[in-house]
Amino acid sequence: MAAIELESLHKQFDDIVALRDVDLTVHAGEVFGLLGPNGAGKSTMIDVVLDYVRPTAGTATVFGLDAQQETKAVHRRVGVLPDAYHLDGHLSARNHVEFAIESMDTDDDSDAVLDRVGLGSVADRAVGGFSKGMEQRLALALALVGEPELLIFDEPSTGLDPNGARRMRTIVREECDRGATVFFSSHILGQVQAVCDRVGILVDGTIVAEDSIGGLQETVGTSETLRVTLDSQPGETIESVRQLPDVRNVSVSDTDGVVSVSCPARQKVAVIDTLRQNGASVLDIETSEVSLDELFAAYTGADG
Ligand SMILES: Nc1ncnc2c1ncn2[C@@H]1O[C@H](COP(=O)(O)OP(=O)(O)OP(=O)(O)O)[C@@H](O)[C@H]1O
Repeated sequence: MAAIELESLHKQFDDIVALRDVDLTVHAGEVFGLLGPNGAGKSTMIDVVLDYVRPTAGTATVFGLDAQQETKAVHRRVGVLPDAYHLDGHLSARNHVEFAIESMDTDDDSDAVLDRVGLGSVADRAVGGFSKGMEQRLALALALVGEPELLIFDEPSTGLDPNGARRMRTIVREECDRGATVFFSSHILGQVQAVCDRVGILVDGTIVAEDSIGGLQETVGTSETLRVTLDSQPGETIESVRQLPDVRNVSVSDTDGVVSVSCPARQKVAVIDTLRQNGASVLDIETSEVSLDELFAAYTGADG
């Protein structure tokens, strides 16, 4: 059974369409990353799944439970790290975790939960003095209480330093290893690339791609980034390279004349031949796999 199933999900706020007939399946046991630019509809999608927002049309189910009709049962099975949350500034981190343990009626150890998110040493401090990253770690801890079957994280890396982001990735993988499904939204492509089994790309309320990272790369066809070092600046030939079919993200370094191009392997020779047209010699060629950054740019129409 799917962990999350969205069918023809549509959400309109007055004249703004936040979700357009979205169909999406998140399989039980996978780590699914939802990527999209600001305003794409990511938070709205999560809010509908949790019934914080009612859809205009369509359905959302969680483990077969209707998100709108069986909300309490859904919430019992889900741990949420929301986009915005309220912490009580007078209470300590431990108080928050203990309250979550109590209200979920579980026997988690608050010290272990706080250690896991890196807040063990500040467990008894009032959270009113916490930094944004410390608050985010505490919100993550609260989502983890009770070993939920499904974890939904809205932009989980917000405010985290590199160590916090690494810890987050580790926790996501550990949760998946114990059998949980993890669904999270992010702008941080590296974060998604590092931990996700599958990715959905949401643009302007529409899922434009839903696949593994490898599958997306194949679909886009930009399987490689080519870096060509010339003995002189490319001049007008760069425009000719830009005109080649399936070639994207063409850029030239001002300092060393290195030309970067994303293109399918079959276009490599055409790119190099074009760069040689004005008599430039090629000193070096490097290739690397397309990054999710480039993939994202290709899907969202951004100019790389
Ligand atoms: N309560 C609301 N009332 C009116 N419009 C809203 C409301 N909530 C969201 N929207 C609009 O719906 C669209 C999608 O917003 P949403 O917050 O879901 O995007 P997002 O992908 O989460 O963006 P971000 O990455 O910036 O958080 C935006 O145009 C937003 O302005």
